[in-house]
Amino acid sequence: MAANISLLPSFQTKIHTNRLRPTTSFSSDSYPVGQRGTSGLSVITCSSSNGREPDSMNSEVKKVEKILEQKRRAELSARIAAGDFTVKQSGRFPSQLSNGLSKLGVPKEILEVLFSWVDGSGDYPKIPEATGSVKAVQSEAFFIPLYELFLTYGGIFRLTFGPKSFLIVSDPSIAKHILRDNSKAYSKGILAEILEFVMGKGLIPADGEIWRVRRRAIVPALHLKYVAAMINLFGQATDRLCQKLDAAASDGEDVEMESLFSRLTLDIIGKAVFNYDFDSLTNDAGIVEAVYTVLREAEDRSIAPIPIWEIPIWKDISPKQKKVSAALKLINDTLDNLIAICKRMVDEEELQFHEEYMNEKDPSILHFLLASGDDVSSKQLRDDLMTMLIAGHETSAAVLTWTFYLLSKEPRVVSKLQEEVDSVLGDRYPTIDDMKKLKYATRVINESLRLYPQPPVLIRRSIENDMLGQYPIKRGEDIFISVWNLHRSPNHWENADKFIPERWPLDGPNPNETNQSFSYLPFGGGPRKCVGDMFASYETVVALAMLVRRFNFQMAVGAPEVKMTTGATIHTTEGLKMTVTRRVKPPIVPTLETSALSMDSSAAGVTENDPLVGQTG
Ligand code: HEM
Repeated sequence: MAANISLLPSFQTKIHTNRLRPTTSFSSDSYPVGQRGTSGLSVITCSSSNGREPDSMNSEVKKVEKILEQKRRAELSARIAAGDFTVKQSGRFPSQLSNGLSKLGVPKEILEVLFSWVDGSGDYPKIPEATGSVKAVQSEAFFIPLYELFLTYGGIFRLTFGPKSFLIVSDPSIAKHILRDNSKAYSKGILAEILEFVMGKGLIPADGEIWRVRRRAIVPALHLKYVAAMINLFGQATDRLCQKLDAAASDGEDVEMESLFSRLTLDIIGKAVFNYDFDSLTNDAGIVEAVYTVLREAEDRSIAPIPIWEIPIWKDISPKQKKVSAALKLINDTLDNLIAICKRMVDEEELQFHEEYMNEKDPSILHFLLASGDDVSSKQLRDDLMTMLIAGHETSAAVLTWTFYLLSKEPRVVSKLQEEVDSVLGDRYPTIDDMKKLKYATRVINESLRLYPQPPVLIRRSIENDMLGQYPIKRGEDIFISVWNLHRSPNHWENADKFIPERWPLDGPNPNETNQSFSYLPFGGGPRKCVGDMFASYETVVALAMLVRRFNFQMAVGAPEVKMTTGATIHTTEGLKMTVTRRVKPPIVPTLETSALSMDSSAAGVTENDPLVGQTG
């Protein structure tokens, strides 16, 4: 493992959990400077100055930092433009020599062994290559310099740092080849190695037969009836967040939304996957802290130059590793306990299992798996649950964070969105039928996922020799498919950097990798496409709709500039600090249509006494 990751300081997935870091509990020295959130667990900041007065010393330091960053960026651009990263294409000498020896009668097998050390591309063109020092791209979110390199070197190039190299893919047809057409020739490579300690052989890192069996067991659990039931859960969880925001609006406190979204989606995924209420919007300790300890460890391991945790005695003497082990134990015990409770429920149930089976009391994925008679070891089941917990948590939180950031700059889009939400939902909880009607809200999420794909790169390793476009590659190549580059490529998008939900027609199909020919892959593609795509789309639409219905959001005065940092998903460096105000809706003139709307509400099980009714005004 060490060999694979030791040269990857800025080129690995880092699972970033800084916004939820309890400030009192963790040592600061394990986090890279400039990548830390400042909020800790105090997510609603409440300072005597309302958090609005920027500290003047701080702002001077930030100005200097900004100038230095611009300088670094300009230097990197100049070096790329000047061909500083370009490696001269090697000549065809090895292939000429091989041909010559072959003509002299040297057997093919011997030539293959002799020339296996040289680029096996023979007479094929050679993949463009960029080389340089890690330092040149280390200072910022790594997918940013990759974008500039893509503009210079094209849809596939090799990036070499010392003895380590990666293929960077930004070409839709090559992405399609790797993810879909020849997916069998690729594994999860580095990703599986980093995540092993937390996800084991769960669905994201697993490859081969284990993956095939587990995918076949898990996909059916996310059937339409289950997703429809989850919409209620999304509504209730978002309502808890609304109550928090309501209090902040009353008190005139600014809120750090990235942290709140992380908690919202943790609460949702816990209930959805194994019927466990983390209640992280009100509770920081115990299991919630353990989850974040483990996530942060995955992040730290991904950037560590030496895998010291592999030294056997280390985990017994390092306080940090002891803490990680304790957190993992707590999570595993909790999961084992939940599995046992669920098994008992299933045993007591009069079970009639069918395709859309769902237990009304416990509609979780775990319950479905056990009821289906899934023949699986407890360890594998735990790995799968843990995988879904992580996969479905950080991603959705990041989508909401960047959506609200984008909206803060586009009041026009917000007004259109609020108009739609008012007319479709009124004051009721969303239902599955509303998902088709909230078309503009869906387009806002589609466009947010284009600009901020979560994760920004997909990682693969070739396990066979293959052809990528016109280039042959050998087995063992580490590959980054840059979804960021695909989604912002000037070859495919007009005004690629602009947030324009209207680019997706309301009456058109929901954009996905197939109808966008792999230029747009918010949920990946091919056999390893996200299993939670529909779940996540509805979850983010429900949260977005319910939040903009009740509140207006603006960047807080004096809030730190929103900058990106690399994680498994894209995080902000210092949180998303916003001012929330209750929305004053225009008065509704009673018409026939309005009464139809309130009939709708009662049909959806919402009465006038329901906490949601009348709260938007
Ligand atoms: C907006 C939220 C989400 C986004 C953007 C997202 C994105 C993705 C992407 C891009 C992949 C493909 C990774 C690859 O090919 O390497 C993936 C895989 C996966 N996602 Fe999601 N995801 C989201 C939410 C969820 C949720 C809610 C769940 C669970 C309920 C989930 C479970 C998974 C699993 C298990 C895989 C691995 C599938 C496999 O390898 O067979 N995701 N996700």
